[in-house]
Parts: sequence; structure tokens; C-alpha cells
Amino acid sequence: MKPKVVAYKKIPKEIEEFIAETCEITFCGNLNDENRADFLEKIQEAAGLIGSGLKVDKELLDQMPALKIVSNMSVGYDNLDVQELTKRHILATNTPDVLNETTADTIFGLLLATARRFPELHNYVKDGRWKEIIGEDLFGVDVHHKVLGIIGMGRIGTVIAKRAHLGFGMEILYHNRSRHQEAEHQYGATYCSLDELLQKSDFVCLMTPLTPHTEHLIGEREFRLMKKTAIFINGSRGKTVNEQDLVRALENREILAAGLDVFQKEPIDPDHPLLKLENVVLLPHVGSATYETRFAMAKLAAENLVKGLQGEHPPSLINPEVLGK
Ligand SMILES: NC(=O)C1=CN([C@@H]2O[C@H](COP(=O)(O)OP(=O)(O)OC[C@H]3O[C@@H](n4cnc5c(N)ncnc54)[C@H](OP(=O)(O)O)[C@@H]3O)[C@@H](O)[C@H]2O)C=CC1
Ligand SMILES: O=CC(=O)O
Repeated sequence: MKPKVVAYKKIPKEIEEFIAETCEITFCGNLNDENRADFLEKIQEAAGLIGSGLKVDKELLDQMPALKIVSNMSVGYDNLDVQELTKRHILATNTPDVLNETTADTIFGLLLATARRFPELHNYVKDGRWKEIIGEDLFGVDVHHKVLGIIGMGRIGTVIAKRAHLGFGMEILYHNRSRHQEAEHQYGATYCSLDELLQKSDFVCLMTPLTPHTEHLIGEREFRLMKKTAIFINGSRGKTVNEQDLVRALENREILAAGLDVFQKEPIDPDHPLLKLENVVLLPHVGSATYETRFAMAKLAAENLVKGLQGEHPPSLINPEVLGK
């Protein structure tokens, strides 16, 4: 009998067919208040889960006694209680690397759009308000040859540094808990403390995972340390930033502007104060959202799932302890 798999995200036909060769696959929407009963019924006998964003905690795991693997279709896995999964000998996998370049494009694009005020200018032209040569009230600030501070110089941070350094002649500062040799040697990145990075950077880009150590890593104190002309970019997770403090810093012009792809609550509430500010550029969590990259992520997630269910080592296993490695 084929193992039962529940997919709570749409996946390309070709990937679905690959999974269906060895598994019995069922689809359902991501868990929400309306579909809770149906969702819980569908996952009861699941040996595998595939999708993204689902909070997999003790309570949910108690509903899935047969579960062997959770294949997360994202690189970030703050939605998984990995400790609990490991305790129950359930494999957890993610999709690193295949999305590095696309996410770096998005985050660097967001940085450019925020500095040069593209959305505001786009609306200015579209609304028919362009009647004469524009004045300095619509000017942006330069990106090239400025200082970019990257907090979280990992797989994606490094590719952002590559674009910034080689393409835009930017000086790169970074902060991690450990040194990153490739970023230092290839992109001239300089390691510094968090406070030094905040004080010296023209652009502060946050790219860490969300962990207990990075939750609210950036708040009132950190915004006060930034330059008044700084632009803050968040491509990590919403909860790495204290959103109330961010709103205050933007309202009080403690920083110049912010470009955000992630929010504390997603989708963001329509009456959230961030939506009323002019000095922000907001994206609906689209770091990796291209056809090609989402396909590559689905493919890797499917490979992880199938390998795990066949008792083999999945290519991107988060908790190798489960296999005794
Ligand atoms: N907006 C979007 O659509 C996307 C968002 N993401 C987010 O980006 C995150 C990063 O992805 P990726 O680059 O692949 O991950 P990596 O693990 O490769 O990089 C993360 C970096 O953060 C650093 N870091 C971790 N904890 C801390 C800390 N407490 N203080 C300072 N630095 C820290 C790590 O260095 P060290 O261990 O030395 O501290 C590491 O270099 C994901 O976890 C996800 O949340 C990813 C893809 C798309
Ligand atoms: O946010 C996206 C991810 O892959 O993590």
C-alpha cells in the first residue's frame, strides 16, 4: 500500500505525478478557521505532509500518529516545532539554495524601489498627476556606492552582497554570530557588531531566520542607532522586527524609509498603521515567487518527501538526528 501524503499547497502537475508514483496524494487548503474540521480529518492518516507555512506543533502532531515526514516548501522553518518532531522521530525538511538568487533579486529590487520611490512615482504617472518636470519633492536617494549592512549573511545574504558589491559598488558590512569567509573574500564584506552595523549603514537589510534569538532583534533601540537617512529592508520574517517600533521610527522620521516583504501577521490587516505611511514599500511575501523558483522549490520538497518516505536520507534534512546521523 502506498503511504498517504497530504499536500496543503498547490503544486505543479509534473511534481504531483512524481509524488503519485510512490504515494497516495490528497490536497487540501492551508489550515484556517473555516476548513479546520476537514483539514484535521484529511491529515489523520498522513505519513507525509507537503506545503508551506503550516504551524506544526504538539497539538497538530497529536492528530497525526502515522506521520513520518514534514516537507516544508520554504527555506525558513520557524513554523515547525523541530524539537518536538525530532522527539517523535519525524523527519523535517526545507528547500534551501534553490531560491537564493530569486530572493536576492526581490530583496535588492525592494531596496532600489524604496530608495528611488518607484511605487509612489508609478502612481504619480498612472494617476495623471505628471504635468511638468518633477522637482526635488519626488527625488530619491542613491543606492550605488553607499554602505549596505546585512544582518544574517547566509545563503541569501551572500547573494544580496554579490549584487550590491559587484553591480552597485557598495561597501558591505555584515553581522552574524560567526564569520563568513566567502562574503569577506569575494565581496569585500566587513564583519562588525550589530550596533556598529546599524550606526554605519545607509541601508540595513535583515536576512536572518526567525528563532528565539532573532525575535524582535530590531526594535526601538536599534532604530535609534540607525542614521536618520537609513533605509531599513526586511526580507526575513515579520517577527524579527518589533513592528510597533518600526511604525514609530517611520512616523517620527528616525529613519528615512522601509521596504518590507514580511510582516508580523500575514496577510497584514487592512487597517494596519504601516499601510497609511508614505515612506514604506510593501510586498506580500514574494521573495521566491517566480514560476521557475517555485517550481524548483516544489521539486526539491517532493524529492525530500519521497526519499524520506522510502527510508532514505532526504537531500535537505533539518533534523538528521532522526536518522541517527
Ligand atoms: N522573504 C522571503 O520570501 C524569504 C525569506 N526567507 C527568510 O530568510 C531566512 C534566511 O535564509 P537563508 O539565507 O537560506 O538562511 P541561512 O541560514 O543560510 O542564513 C541565515 C544567516 O543568519 C545568521 N544568523 C542566525 N541567527 C543569528 C543571530 N541570532 N544573530 C545574527 N545572525 C544570525 C546566520 O549566521 P550565524 O549562524 O553565524 O549567526 C546565517 O548566516 C530564512 O530563514 C527565511 O526566514 C528566505 C527565503 C525567502
Ligand atoms: O519565506 C520564504 C522561505 O522560503 O522561507
